[in-house]
Amino acid sequence: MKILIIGNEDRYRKYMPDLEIIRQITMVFCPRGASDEELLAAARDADAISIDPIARLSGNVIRQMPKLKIIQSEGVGFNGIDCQTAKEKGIFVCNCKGANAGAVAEQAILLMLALLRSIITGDRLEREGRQMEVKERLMYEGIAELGDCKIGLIGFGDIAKAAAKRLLPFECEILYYDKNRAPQELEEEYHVSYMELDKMISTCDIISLHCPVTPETVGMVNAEFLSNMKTTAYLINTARGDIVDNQALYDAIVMGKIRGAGLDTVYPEPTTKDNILLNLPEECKERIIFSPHIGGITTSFFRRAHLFNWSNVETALNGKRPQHIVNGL
Ligand SMILES: NC(=O)C1=CN([C@@H]2O[C@H](COP(=O)(O)OP(=O)(O)OC[C@H]3O[C@@H](n4cnc5c(N)ncnc54)[C@H](OP(=O)(O)O)[C@@H]3O)[C@@H](O)[C@H]2O)C=CC1
Ligand SMILES: O=C(O)C(=O)CO
Repeated sequence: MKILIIGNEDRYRKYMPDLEIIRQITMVFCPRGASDEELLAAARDADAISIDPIARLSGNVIRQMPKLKIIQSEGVGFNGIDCQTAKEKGIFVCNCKGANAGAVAEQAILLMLALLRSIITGDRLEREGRQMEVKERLMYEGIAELGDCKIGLIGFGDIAKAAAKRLLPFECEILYYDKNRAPQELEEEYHVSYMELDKMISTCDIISLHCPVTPETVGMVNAEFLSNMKTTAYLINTARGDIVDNQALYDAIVMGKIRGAGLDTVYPEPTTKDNILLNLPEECKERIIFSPHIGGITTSFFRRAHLFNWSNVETALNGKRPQHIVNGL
C-alpha cells in the first residue's frame, strides 16, 4: 500500500508515531505547492493521501487516482481539497477535528492582548530608547483590559469554545454568532451569549473569526462589515485569510474605521511582500500585527494529530468507516 503525503517531509517524519501501519506502507512525499502532474507522477497509485491543511488537491488529481480511499487533512481546514469530487468517487475526506483548538484559541488571545497593549510598538520604542513615547502613546490612546471588552466570536465550533473557556478568567463578556445557535446548556457551560451578526459587529470591542472558509464566508469581512465596527475595535483572524477582504481592511485601518487587527492568517498564503496589508502607511503599519499561520502548530498538536491521522487512515484502508468525515460521505 502507498500513501502520498503532501507537506513538509522533515516535519512529518519528526512527529511520526510508532504504529504498525507505518512499517507496512510506502510513503511518498510531495511539497505543498506541487503541481497536479507532479502529484500524479509521484503517486497515481496511492491508496491514501495525507495533506497539509493549507495545501491544494484538485478534482483532476483525485479523479486520476483509482485506488484512493481516504484524504486525511493533517489539520482542521480542508478548504483546499475538492471535497465534492472525492464524494462522487466514494473517497472519504477527513480532518482531525479539535486537535488544535486550544492552540489556536491561545494564539487568538495572544493577538488580542498584544493589540490592546501595543506590544509591537512598545517593544520597538523601548529598544530605540524612547520609553516616554511608549507611555505617552498608550496613555493617549488608553489601555483597555480584556476584562473591559466585549468579545464577539464568529463561528462557535471547537476553537471558539476553547477560546471562550480561556477568556472566562479574564472576566470579559463573550458573545458569539454561529449559523446554528448552540443549545442553551452549551451557552451556559461556556458562559457565552448568542447575538445576531449585525448587532455583534457594532457592539463588540474585539471580533474574532472562528468559522471555516465557505462560499458564504469568503470576503465576509468587507467594507460594510468593517465600517459597522466600533472605531476603537480590533479584528482577530486565526481562521483563514480569504474571509477578509484585504483592500477593505487596509482602508479601514488607514481611515481609522477600526483601531487594529491581529492576523494569523492572511490571503493569499504564503504571504508575499507586495501584499497590501504589509504595505500600510508608516504611521499606521503597526496597527496590524501578524503571526505566520502558527496558531495551530504546537508540538502537542502534531503528536495528537499524527497519531489520530495514521489510525484514521488505517481504519479506512481496512475497509472500515473513518472518523471526522467532512465531505458528507
Ligand atoms: N490558524 C490556524 O492555525 C488554524 C486555523 N483553523 C481555521 O479555523 C476554522 C475553525 O476551526 P474549528 O473551530 O476547529 O472548526 P469547527 O468546525 O469546530 O467550527 C467552525 C464553526 O463555524 C460555523 N460556521 C460555518 N459557517 C458559518 C458561517 N457562515 N457563519 C458563522 N459560523 C459558521 C460551523 O457551523 P457548522 O458546523 O454548522 O458548519 C462551526 O460551528 C477552520 O475552519 C480553519 O479554517 C483551524 C485550525 C488551525
Ligand atoms: O488545522 C488547520 O486548519 C491549520 O490551519 C493548521 O495550520
